[in-house]
Amino acid sequence: MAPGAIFEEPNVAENFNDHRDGLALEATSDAIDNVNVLKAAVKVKQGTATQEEKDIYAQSAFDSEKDKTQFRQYEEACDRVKNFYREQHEKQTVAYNLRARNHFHGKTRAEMTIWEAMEKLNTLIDESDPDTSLSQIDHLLQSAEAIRRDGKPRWFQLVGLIHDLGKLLFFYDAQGQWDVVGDTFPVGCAFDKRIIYPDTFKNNPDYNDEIYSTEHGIYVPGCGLDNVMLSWGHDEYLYHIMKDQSTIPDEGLAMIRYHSFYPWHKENAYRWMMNEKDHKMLDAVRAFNPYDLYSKSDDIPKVEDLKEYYLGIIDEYIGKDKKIKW
Ligand SMILES: O[C@H]1[C@H](O)[C@@H](O)[C@H](O)[C@@H](O)[C@H]1O
Ligand SMILES: [Fe+2]
Ligand SMILES: [Fe+2]
Repeated sequence: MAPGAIFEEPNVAENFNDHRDGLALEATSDAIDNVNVLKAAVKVKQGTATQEEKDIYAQSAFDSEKDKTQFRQYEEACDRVKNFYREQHEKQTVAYNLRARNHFHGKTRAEMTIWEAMEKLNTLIDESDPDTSLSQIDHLLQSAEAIRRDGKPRWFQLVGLIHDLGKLLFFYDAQGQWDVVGDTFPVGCAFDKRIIYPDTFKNNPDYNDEIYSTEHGIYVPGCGLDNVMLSWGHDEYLYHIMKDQSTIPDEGLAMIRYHSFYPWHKENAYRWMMNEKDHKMLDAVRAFNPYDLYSKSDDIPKVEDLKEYYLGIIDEYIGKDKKIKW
């Protein structure tokens, strides 16, 4: 989908075109009036679109509500988290990433609806996360509910609901949790100091590689994040699936693909990679982040009370009964 397409109103535009064609044939004053009404309608719709844009980027309720210093305290984190990142930082190499992508494109792992996937994922407890030991369905609903409370668009709520579903990988091709969860970072160029636990890359075979250890490595400045290999895991996996099997707008797809890329969206690292599109997408990813992170201390949602509502949203952009090819 073209960037910005979410804000277009195809039905209004189509009606307008029908009328314009009619007008060319008849050119009655009635037709002219109708066209003017339609033109006004198009304007109002565009006004609504701008409002939607404001809604996406307006501050979240969390901005004043939460003590943010309580989250992502990696220095104080338990050994489970530290060991997780040591392993991940040693094993995410260019060679592994090429293999993982090949694998991914080579087959379908399962066929399930979105809701079935949420239920399946529920047994996974994320070893990389210092902030929650809740099940994944609780985390997904907490994120979606926070987005909904703030009155954000329905596709944004959907992104909250599904953003971590890529962790399903754990039950299929994964070698452990290290290639599924945790923050992400580019491979193929030097590991930035702003990645958490930056010293744990020393035993990664790419760390001393002649090319991969240089600042830009295999990339050129301005190449755009779409052309960068981010460490393989749940973001990248779900992005590819939703890009092909949903109508989620580009901003939503970027939220899915980059939500774990904290070195970029939080620490401002790797800015040299960005192209014009990435600047727009960065705003969207940043708008999403508080809902992912700070909803972790909210009340635990009641799954059964919320199911109907979210099935309605899933249906709009994906299909509630559609068996997704995972
Ligand atoms: O531990 C968390 C968790 O795995 C999240 O799903 C991921 O998006 C975050 O980046 C990571 O810090
Ligand atoms: Fe995540
Ligand atoms: Fe999350």
